Amino acid sequence: IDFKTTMASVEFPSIFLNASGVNCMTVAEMDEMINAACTGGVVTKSATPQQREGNPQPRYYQLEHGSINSMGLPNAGFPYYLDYVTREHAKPTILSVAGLQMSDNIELLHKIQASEYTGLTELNLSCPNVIGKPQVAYDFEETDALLAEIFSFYTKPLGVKLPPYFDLVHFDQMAAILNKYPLTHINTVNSVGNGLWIDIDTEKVVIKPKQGFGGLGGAMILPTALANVRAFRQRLNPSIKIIGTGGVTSGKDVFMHLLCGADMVSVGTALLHEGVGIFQRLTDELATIMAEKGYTSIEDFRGKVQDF
Ligand SMILES: O=C(O)c1[nH]c(=O)[nH]c(=O)c1Cl
Repeated sequence: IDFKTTMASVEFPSIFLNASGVNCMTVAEMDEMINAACTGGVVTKSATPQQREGNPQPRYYQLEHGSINSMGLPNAGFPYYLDYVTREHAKPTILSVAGLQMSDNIELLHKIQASEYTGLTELNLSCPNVIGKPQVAYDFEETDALLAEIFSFYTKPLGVKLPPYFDLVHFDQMAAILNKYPLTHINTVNSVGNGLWIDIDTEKVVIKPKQGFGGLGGAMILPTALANVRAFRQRLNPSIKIIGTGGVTSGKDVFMHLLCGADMVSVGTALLHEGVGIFQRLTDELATIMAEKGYTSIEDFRGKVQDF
């Protein structure tokens, strides 16, 4: 069974992608993603205008059922990633961008609009906002104003990366904003913000930045990821596709994301842990589940999760 899919008239040979941030910092890592079996392409690390070292280490820690990180947007800088995605590749690319302030986002999108790049771009709305205000995606007015300005000039395929929401009214409010704009997709969820873990031997937090506060990923966030995929699928215009991200470690998890309505599925924590071989495993496990259930295509069950 081939799991190819089309988003914004770009054909992806598989539904599987890396979660931005994992296996996508360097040309070597991005090439490895593209050359790996059963991948649909590669999503770049979120690019900022200039190269960044990121936060002091340790800034990532593997937990029993997931991960915690406060990387601090380490990346090679926007020109590096724009150059990479503008070159020919065997599979599609998604260029992820993250400004450190509103004007950065506008500036980066003007540069992409003016560039040769015709592929997909993904605006990371979990980027920090002005000090004292929540991240952009948790500031609804800011998000609306930002998208309004972007779509006053941007005509290329654009999606947004969203943090998780935890209140049904927030799903309503955010979906109402997103439905106003010609987005190709949303990618949900980013890490579950500001978790904390402690090493009881040392009685210290496990990551150095932000007094140990960091974004959570991996198996423990799967229920949150599934809820966000389903909630937005129920509320968004069908023209806005969904990349389901969060908590995927097996074919069963992929199957659940697809039942909730995901069009593509990306893998972060488990990819970091297992390497790019995970995509063949997820493909085989999903194919086995489908065969057991008599499904011959993802369309037989995508978005068809049933209420109890
Ligand atoms: O600290 C990071 O680099 C980071 N870490 C995340 O878990 N999500 C993000 O969007 C980013 Cl930008």
